[in-house]
Amino acid sequence: MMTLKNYGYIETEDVPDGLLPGRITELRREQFTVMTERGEVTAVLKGSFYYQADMPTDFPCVGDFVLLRYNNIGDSLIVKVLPRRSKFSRADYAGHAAGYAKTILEQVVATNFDVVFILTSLNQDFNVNRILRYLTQARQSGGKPVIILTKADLVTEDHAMLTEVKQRISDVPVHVISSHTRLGLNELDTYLAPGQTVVFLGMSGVGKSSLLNALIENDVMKVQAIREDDSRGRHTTTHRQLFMLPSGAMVIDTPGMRELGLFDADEGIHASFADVEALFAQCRFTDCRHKTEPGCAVLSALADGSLQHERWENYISQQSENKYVQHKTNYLIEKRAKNKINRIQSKQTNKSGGRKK
Ligand SMILES: Nc1nc2c(ncn2[C@@H]2O[C@H](COP(=O)(O)OP(=O)(O)OP(=O)(O)O)[C@@H](O)[C@H]2O)c(=O)[nH]1
Ligand SMILES: [Zn+2]
Repeated sequence: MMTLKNYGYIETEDVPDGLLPGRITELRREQFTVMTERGEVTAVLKGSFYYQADMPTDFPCVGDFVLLRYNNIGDSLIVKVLPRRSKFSRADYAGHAAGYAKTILEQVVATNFDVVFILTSLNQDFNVNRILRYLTQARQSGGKPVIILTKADLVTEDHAMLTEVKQRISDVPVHVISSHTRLGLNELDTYLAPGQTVVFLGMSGVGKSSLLNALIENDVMKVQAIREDDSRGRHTTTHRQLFMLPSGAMVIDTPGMRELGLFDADEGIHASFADVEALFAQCRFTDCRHKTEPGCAVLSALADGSLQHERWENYISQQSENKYVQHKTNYLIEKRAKNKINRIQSKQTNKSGGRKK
């Protein structure tokens, strides 16, 4: 019999009578597919989600463990989302360009994964700063990051790039693979134990679908031929999904994962740039802006080369993007809180016969 433990379920609280735990494997519009011990069921959200949820983060997404009211003739009802052990969110600019959006919502796109594969292709656009940026997000998410350098069959010499990655990122495992020749795929087995969940981070065209295919060993997703002009693959996923691999591990591949922007990455930035932030304590002034101030530890580290300019700029740009997003989010949270107070007040007013006390 199928047990939900195979899907990574860890029972952390008693399941009330009449409810069934499950894991969301797919989300299309408002329809969920949920794996349960009674098999795969379709489900919708209990109505109260729509009026009680204050933030879109309260809504379940692919990877979530939920409690269902089971229905064997129609849609089951999702009544509760269980606590998440990891998550990826993207900043949802509500259809606007980042600079013009008035509000930014945090949208959760994948949850409860154990490992984050950060993919970069060896043949083009190789960029360690981008890997660092993804690393910040991965550390923030609660998953364990692993760096995967793809398309090894297309390069004759991968040593220089591998060395650069290992030099600049010493505390994260790095693997060189080819999904086409299957080079290095066996090395990934250690991350693919039964019940483990993996997510893929990486730019369009780096070979996420190809790796997933190679791991699934059959064509679950159609990998489209590479476009000649810009050597990028076309987006091949159309809806969110959690895949079970033959090994018993799972991969979450959602469209949201592909357009991930930094979201509230404070902790991840601290973890990635602890050495940089340690300098701040050594500046003469506590409010040092590290620009022109005398006695600035950052400026002197830049001058004597102990802090690389590139790393400092990387820190600044990750910080400013994160600050921008946070600012907009705080604005939104305050606004929602006010609306809620207004709602409560108007309810009270209605109860007391329409007149304010
Ligand atoms: N030579 C070679 N080509 C690869 C390898 N992996 C992927 N490709 C090619 O790279 C292109 C893009 O691969 P995809 O797997 O679609 O990339 P993706 O990251 O899923 O792309 P998006 O769906 O746009 O996010 C395709 O033409 C693949 O055939 C590899 O190991 N070797
Ligand atoms: Zn300073």
